[in-house]
Amino acid sequence: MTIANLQNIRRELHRIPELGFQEYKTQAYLIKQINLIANDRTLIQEWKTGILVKIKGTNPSKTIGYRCDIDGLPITEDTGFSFRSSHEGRMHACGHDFHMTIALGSLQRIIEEPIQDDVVFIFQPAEEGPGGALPMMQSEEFNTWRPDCIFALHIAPELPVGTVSSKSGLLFANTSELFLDFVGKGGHAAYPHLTKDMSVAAGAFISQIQEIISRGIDPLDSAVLTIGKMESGHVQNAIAETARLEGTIRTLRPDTIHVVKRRLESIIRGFEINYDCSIGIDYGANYYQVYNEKNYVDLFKKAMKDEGLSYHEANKAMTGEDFGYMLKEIPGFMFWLGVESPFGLHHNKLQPNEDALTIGVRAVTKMIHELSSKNDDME
Ligand SMILES: CC(=O)N[C@@H](CCC[C@H](N)C(=O)O)C(=O)O
Repeated sequence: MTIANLQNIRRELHRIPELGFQEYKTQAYLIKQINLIANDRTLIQEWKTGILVKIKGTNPSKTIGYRCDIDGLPITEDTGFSFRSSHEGRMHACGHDFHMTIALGSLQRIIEEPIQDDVVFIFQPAEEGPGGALPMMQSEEFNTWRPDCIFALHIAPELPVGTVSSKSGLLFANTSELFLDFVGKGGHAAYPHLTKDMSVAAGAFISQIQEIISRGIDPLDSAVLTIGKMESGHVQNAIAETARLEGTIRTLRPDTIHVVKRRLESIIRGFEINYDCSIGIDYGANYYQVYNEKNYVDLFKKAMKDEGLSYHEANKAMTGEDFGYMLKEIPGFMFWLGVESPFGLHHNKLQPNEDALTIGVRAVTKMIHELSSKNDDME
């Protein structure tokens, strides 16, 4: 795949972002591209809106897995790109268009120059939610070609093009989505005493729950509680009967997420009494931490140096990734790829530099070669 092709593919994918498990156009597009480069050593399986592609090795003793995510976000794009999203209210604001393009480019390289071991490329749906990794891993399709080791990348807007970054141990946090539905009693804005105002309750609730982090969590541990969306009421002169808060919980330790949830639930009980309302809670999708195996990160560091790329030691981050579920069972690692954007992940102006596409293909292909030439047992 030439550089121009990579750029075209990225732009075509950028135009059609779809939410988790609705990636129908994306899947069809990927299958079309995969069929263009497939040969008689290439096998393809579909799983829901995802795809698994296996390239048979010349003398395999193991299967190397490479995973990318394929879904977009419910964000309205504001980049002004000529190739901006054609799907209203949807955007590839987390770089999954880059992730897919780099996977396709690397897939082509491995098809053209087969290696000793089998390689499985995993195009996984629903990373942003509700989580595709866990159900995909439980599928027959995945287990037929279950990899012995696995890795993945994520774009990093704050890093320059030409750099990659990772660390051994914890890279990404444990996460849980959070959806809260407040139900009180509406009425005329001039008669608040006859109502149960859910705008007031939800506003107070947002302030109160911040104390869970500052007073409920060991300062040497770390947790985040973010409410990213708040909705209540219908009109300026009526009391809001309902309110909905949507957010996310992030913790460094797997157990701490349960501490946050228990404290949230006790605050909810108090609010139900104080505000004479009911509050429904739904934790949505929960992701396990991304924990990198040291041996794989060490090998990656060396491989990237040999490839002439600049390696930065990463800090752990409170981002989440359902790839953590794959790493929980299969040894491997995840790394950041520098794409130098003035706007960050999940921003409606995210502008990753397309020069990073070829860097990504080089990094992934080099690592696959490196894994194939290593001992079968890296533990
Ligand atoms: C890399 C990244 O940005 N991942 C997402 C994962 C979303 C998890 C889930 N929807 C949640 O919000 O808890 C992230 O927001 O970190």
